[in-house]
Amino acid sequence: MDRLNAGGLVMVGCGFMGQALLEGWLANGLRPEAVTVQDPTPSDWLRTQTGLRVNAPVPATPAAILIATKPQVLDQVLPPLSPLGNGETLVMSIAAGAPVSLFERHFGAETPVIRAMPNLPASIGFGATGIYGNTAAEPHLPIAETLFRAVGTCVAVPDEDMLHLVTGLSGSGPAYVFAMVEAMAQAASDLGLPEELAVALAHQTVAGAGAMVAQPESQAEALRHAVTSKGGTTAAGLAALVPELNLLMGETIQAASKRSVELSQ
Ligand SMILES: NC(=O)C1=CN([C@@H]2O[C@H](COP(=O)(O)OP(=O)(O)OC[C@H]3O[C@@H](n4cnc5c(N)ncnc54)[C@H](O)[C@@H]3O)[C@@H](O)[C@H]2O)C=CC1
Ligand SMILES: O=C(O)[C@@H]1CCC=N1
Repeated sequence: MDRLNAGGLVMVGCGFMGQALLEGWLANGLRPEAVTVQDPTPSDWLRTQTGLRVNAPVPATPAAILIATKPQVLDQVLPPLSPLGNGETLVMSIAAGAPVSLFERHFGAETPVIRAMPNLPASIGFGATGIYGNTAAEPHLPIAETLFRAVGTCVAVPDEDMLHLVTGLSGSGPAYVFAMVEAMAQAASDLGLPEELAVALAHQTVAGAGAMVAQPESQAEALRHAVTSKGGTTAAGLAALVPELNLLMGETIQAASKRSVELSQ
């Protein structure tokens, strides 16, 4: 964080994902005074933070800028920021689909650009982020890795197009799991369990399973076997679930990745 603390970080957009990242970085040594946040509708969280420079003038050559607005507003957001494309400032973006070439067009071809796809569990230090940078960004990769590893894991993908799949898998993935929690609770409630109990048990089941998956060296397949008795209840449940789930998960990740491709055009 030393480089950012010295040179400053500009965050453009600070909603759900921006806040998740910023909270984690502040907890990991980023000084609030080093952060300038630009957001026309600052959240309550943002307005009540001390030290952060909210909607203050943007420094001329910050160490880095993070674009965390929706991709649909980039056409409005980027033009006023183009003076920051001086080759010294690292430009990072988490906007789904938005390609590195878009930022090179606005900030200049020599500008170091890193496109990242984090996910919401970064807010509790359990994020999963994929990153890809242009050639100019190579010396800056350690900064991006430090930032995203401060809030979870971070992998560099060898090909920018792979970020569409990263988006479909881990970027959007937490929502699939939340939808599964809802579906599990709803199904048990429909079958006769009191709703409150169904919700509590579904939440704790997915939290417990997630915590087991998070253990070092864990393997989902081995964990699944540990729950599944031969001829037992889990085997019966999985026989109903897995064929459809495999099919649906293929369609799900494909649909989300396809949307990321559409957003890139
Ligand atoms: N929410 C998630 O789980 C993830 C989101 N992302 C990406 O993060 C970006 C932000 O998503 P969310 O945080 O979910 O959206 P959000 O709507 O919660 O946050 C966007 C923020 O941008 C601000 N904003 C709007 N116009 C602006 C402007 N002209 N200048 C500066 N700020 C402006 C809004 O006031 C808002 O606070 C998106 O591009 C999304 O693709 C990436 C990974 C996961
Ligand atoms: O739904 C979206 O477009 C963003 C990108 C990944 C998660 N949320």
